[in-house]
Amino acid sequence: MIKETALFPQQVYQIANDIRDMKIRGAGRIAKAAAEALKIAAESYKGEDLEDFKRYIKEAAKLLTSTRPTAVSLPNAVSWVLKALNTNVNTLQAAREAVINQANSFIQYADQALRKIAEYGEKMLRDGDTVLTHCNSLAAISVIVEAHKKGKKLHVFATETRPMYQGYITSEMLLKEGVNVTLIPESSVRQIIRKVDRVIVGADTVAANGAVVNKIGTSLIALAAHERAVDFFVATETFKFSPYTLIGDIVPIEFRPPSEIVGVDFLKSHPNLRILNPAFDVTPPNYITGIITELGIIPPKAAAIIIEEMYGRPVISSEILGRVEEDIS
Ligand SMILES: O=C(COP(=O)(O)O)[C@H](O)[C@H](O)COP(=O)(O)O
Repeated sequence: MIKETALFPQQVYQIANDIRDMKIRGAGRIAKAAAEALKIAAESYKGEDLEDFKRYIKEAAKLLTSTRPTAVSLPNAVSWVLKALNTNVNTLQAAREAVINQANSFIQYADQALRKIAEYGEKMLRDGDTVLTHCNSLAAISVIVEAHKKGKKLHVFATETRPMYQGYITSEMLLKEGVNVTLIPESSVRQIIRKVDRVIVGADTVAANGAVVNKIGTSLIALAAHERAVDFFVATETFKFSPYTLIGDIVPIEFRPPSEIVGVDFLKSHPNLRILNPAFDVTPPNYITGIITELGIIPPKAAAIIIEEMYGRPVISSEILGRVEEDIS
């Protein structure tokens, strides 16, 4: 549990806890929730001092970015909103309005980006294609659903995505739209890939070298696709591109609790058993056919150009990010 103080309204702590506990999950949804939380914080500020307000919003930013380390959409969304404090705001009221407007503009941008990704991405899917997807990515799903709406007959293999089974959510979402879905364990991918025409997944972070960080298991799927020359697409908003990797940061991989893998009783009865539960992995750029963004479909090697154009240098310091390398020993 994140320690609650009287500083922020309860809703802000609730959002932070929900991100940490994966009740709000998926890089795009996490980013929008963080922007929403900053907006709520700004609206509820009770003080009367501009500098104090700025400190308060930065504290809220710190709280939110501390919840999950891997998806760069979270600090990018927070940076987007914090830009409000870098503009010429001279009064508390102006600063409050600027934060609220920036948060709204991020949420609006995120919604529009998903629509654009669907539009560009559906062109990569052909009538009759069998598509494989992993985890639960709104960006990847938006592409599949758009192609389906355009009348293309698709069959989708959705991986279960252990240990948290996000593949069930994906299956439900696709079935609701009338798409044919088969749920498979991800361990069967090398067996199934011979039936697959296209792989499409989402991203938590795209690094400057075009490598993509996504749900654990993605890189094994990419390897299997590469082996059989199956096209492997990543659908992602550009706010999942990491400006930090442009200046040499490596993407921190989140390790989640052992209890997501085995029951507490099993853990108790085998105290010497060590369990590792990495939540994400890295797919190298040479396994990726194209990255479908709201700006168009780019080769992975063009990631650095997008980052430079969109962000320049990072806006918030690694101190606010609170980024700490995970101990995997
Ligand atoms: O890896 C995950 C979710 O991991 P988790 O469930 O651990 O958050 C998704 O593939 C990306 O976040 C992209 O999702 P979207 O396209 O919806 O942003």
